[in-house]
Amino acid sequence: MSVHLEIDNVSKTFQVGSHQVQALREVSLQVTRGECLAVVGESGSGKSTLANLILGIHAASSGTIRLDGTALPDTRGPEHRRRIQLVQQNPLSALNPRRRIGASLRLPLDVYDIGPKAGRAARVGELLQEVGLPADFAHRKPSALSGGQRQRVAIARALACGSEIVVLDEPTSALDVLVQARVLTLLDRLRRDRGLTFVFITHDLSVVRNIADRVAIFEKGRLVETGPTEQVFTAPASDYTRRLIGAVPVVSDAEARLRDKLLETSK
Ligand SMILES: Nc1ncnc2c1ncn2[C@@H]1O[C@H](COP(=O)(O)OP(=O)(O)OP(=O)(O)O)[C@@H](O)[C@H]1O
Repeated sequence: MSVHLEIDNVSKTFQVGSHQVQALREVSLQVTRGECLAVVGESGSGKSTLANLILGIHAASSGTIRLDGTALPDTRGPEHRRRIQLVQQNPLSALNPRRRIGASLRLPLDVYDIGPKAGRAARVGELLQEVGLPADFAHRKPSALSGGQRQRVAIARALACGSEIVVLDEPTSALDVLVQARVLTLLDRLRRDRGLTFVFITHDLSVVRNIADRVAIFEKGRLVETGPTEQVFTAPASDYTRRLIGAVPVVSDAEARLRDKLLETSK
């Protein structure tokens, strides 16, 4: 499989008052087309900074990010923005509360001029169905949806413009455990069906185990370890990873077992 996204010796420094914060230090990482790479690390380890650089929200201080072998510019044009999309933890930040769901889903079709104009209303209905929601949800406002339903809409919106890479920043951590399992199953199916590449930021190691092909472990802005998920879990190469695996039960053991079982049976 080809390298889809390449992070090549990337550093990011923020100037805060008179001192500098090194959020990322010489990070090199490759993501293969169609794979799910989990990005894991303690709070402040640089995960969101990496996401922001991939999305073009911030520019790297040094190093290069390549998409299909071509360096991405610091200021992204519409084509690059279309190809790399974000799904955030809180779907409300992606959806305008005053806008009906149909209008929110139509927006990327209009902005990126996707498909014939006359077919766009029908496409909105299809998008809703692709994420497991009834087409008539197009008439609702975000406040008339549950948290899980809103996150499905946010996923549909990220995929509406034919994106290839989806950066998922804790996409299920605000949802309860059963809804989490369903949304994760949906994400996994969409990735496989559409050949999407995922960069999946999470604190939740049971999520990582269930959906990631590979894991990248960050500590204080450095990439300390990367490898296939099972290998990193069963034979971690660094003490930091060993401590992280031992120390981050985000959900209770009983909940995690229940979700693992649900994900297993829904595959
Ligand atoms: N805009 C900014 N200005 C100044 N410092 C920043 C900025 N964004 C991030 N940082 C700093 O960079 C470091 C990495 O932050 P980042 O948000 O990437 O970590 P994280 O791993 O995503 O943390 P969390 O899991 O808590 O979201 C932290 O020390 C943070 O304070």
